[in-house]
Amino acid sequence: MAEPVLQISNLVKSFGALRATDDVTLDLYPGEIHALIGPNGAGKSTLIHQICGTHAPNSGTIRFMGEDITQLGVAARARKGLGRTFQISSIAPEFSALRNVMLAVQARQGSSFRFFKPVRSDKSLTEPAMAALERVGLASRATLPVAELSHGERRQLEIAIALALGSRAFLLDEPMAGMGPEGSRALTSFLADLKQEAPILLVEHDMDAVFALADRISVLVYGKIIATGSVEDIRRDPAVRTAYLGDHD
Ligand SMILES: Nc1ncnc2c1ncn2[C@@H]1O[C@H](COP(=O)(O)OP(=O)(O)OP(=O)(O)O)[C@@H](O)[C@H]1O
Repeated sequence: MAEPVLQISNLVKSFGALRATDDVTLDLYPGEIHALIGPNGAGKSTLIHQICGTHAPNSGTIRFMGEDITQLGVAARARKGLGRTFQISSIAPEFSALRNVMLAVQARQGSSFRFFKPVRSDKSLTEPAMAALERVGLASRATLPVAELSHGERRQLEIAIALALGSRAFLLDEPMAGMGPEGSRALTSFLADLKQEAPILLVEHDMDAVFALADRISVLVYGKIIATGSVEDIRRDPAVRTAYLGDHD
């Protein structure tokens, strides 16, 4: 079996007396979508924060492509290709979609030696940026200011940015939130395709999307993983049905 791209072992994060992450062990293999589900307050966001480096765990390790990254900061992890998307704040709404992706390409290349070149005319930036926009189906919208893009298109743009940054794994935090049925359907089919590019750890409340997309599901309740398995395993698991799934089936 291939090595996991992301390997989380015995992670603990406490806020005062509350163990928001309680000895979590979880991995992500090449080519898969691993969905993380659980009730409100279960600790999903806290876990994602620790993986991308915005929260430091109290104990446990996070390995990415074989390397222990537990002590690395957010930027160092991003440079290694651990891509958190759907942080709308990382997009500059006054810039065009293309310009936003070009900035990501530039960040990946390291910008210091480009100071004298106008960004817009630099083919080494425009070509990979357009390729990423094409990959997510946004090429025809490239020159529009981001403020004019729809909600769904902004999410596509974020994935284009993550691709341009060279992400080797995606952390997607509720990508379906606020999307209409058509947008969710389009994003579902896109993510099914994207996982071949880089595996996806998906936090999502939309159970239709999770059941349609996930290769494996882990269920988090009160900071603990109570089950990990295929869609069918999870649907059938009595503890999961009691703790969480009861009304989703
Ligand atoms: N910075 C913090 N300080 C103190 N407690 C926190 C902090 N962040 C989260 N918590 C607590 O940790 C627990 C887990 O919260 P978290 O946001 O990770 O859950 P979640 O599964 O992402 O919830 P949701 O599905 O509602 O987004 C909750 O009880 C929450 O109140």
